[in-house]
Amino acid sequence: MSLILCESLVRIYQTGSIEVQALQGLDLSVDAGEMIAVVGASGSGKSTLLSILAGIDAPTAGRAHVDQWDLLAMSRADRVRYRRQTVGFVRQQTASNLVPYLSAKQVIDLPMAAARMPKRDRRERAGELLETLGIADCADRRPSQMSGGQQQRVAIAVALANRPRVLLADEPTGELDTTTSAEVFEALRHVNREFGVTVVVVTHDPSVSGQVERTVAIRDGRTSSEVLRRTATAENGDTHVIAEEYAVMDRAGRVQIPREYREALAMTRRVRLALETGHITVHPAEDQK
Ligand SMILES: Nc1ncnc2c1ncn2[C@@H]1O[C@H](COP(=O)(O)OP(=O)(O)OP(=O)(O)O)[C@@H](O)[C@H]1O
Repeated sequence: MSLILCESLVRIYQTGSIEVQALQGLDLSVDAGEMIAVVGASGSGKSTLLSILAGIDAPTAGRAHVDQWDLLAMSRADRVRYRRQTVGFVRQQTASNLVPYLSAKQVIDLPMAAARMPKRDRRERAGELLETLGIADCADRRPSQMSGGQQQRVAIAVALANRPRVLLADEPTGELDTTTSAEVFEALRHVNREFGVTVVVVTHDPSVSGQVERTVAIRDGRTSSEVLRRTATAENGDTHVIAEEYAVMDRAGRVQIPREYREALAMTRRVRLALETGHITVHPAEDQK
């Protein structure tokens, strides 16, 4: 069952007389407990998608459901509840996730206090999160006394404090060096396994996207392809990862043929489809050959 479901999602930004279509009919389905990476060129709509899923921004049209919530039909009060209970958000800028004068323990406490959780439960939850994320020694330190990787792990703890079903991270390793970035990414994988929280992480980093079972690529505000990875074991016992790329089909059955394929066969306006046993073929129209 999908925990996150977006269908033909559209977001248009209007600045003066200029209209920018940041999302142009995006389709995405994520199951509960999954961890996916979202990749795409700058300006392709990744941050817009994440802001919508985080309940910070509202879509213009289409469908977007997360858990029991319809993101296009939420009241202001629903939105507050949704952001407090259903999703946690980690931003790229380490500093913007934390508060300079609060210790890790204090900042993790904030969302729980806002949700009126009893003090004892809050203390217990903070301890559990600090432990799970390997930052128990940072409990009483302020951001300036922690490394970038430690700060981002505290940010993950803050995002998870109220036990959200979904954890969203927008380039969480963007400001970090390779080693630290691997450490933060491992923390995300760990909480995904440990707490069963569904994780959606936007990244530019191919070494990050290569480590999740599913990578969704966005091009021009639309889901263009998905790469699924699985581990296969050869007869001699060696294991290796197989990555397969899939095109994404929407509810109406529309599939985009990658430009390289179209150009290779000089396909322009019309193609001939044929249903064969077990597959479909796409041929250039006779008059285009
Ligand atoms: N508040 C806004 N007002 C107007 N246009 C916007 C706004 N936010 C985003 N856009 C535009 O929408 C498009 C998608 O932007 P978005 O930030 O979602 O892309 P992105 O894939 O996250 O890019 P990056 O990797 O550079 O962060 C871009 O053309 C951007 O300029």
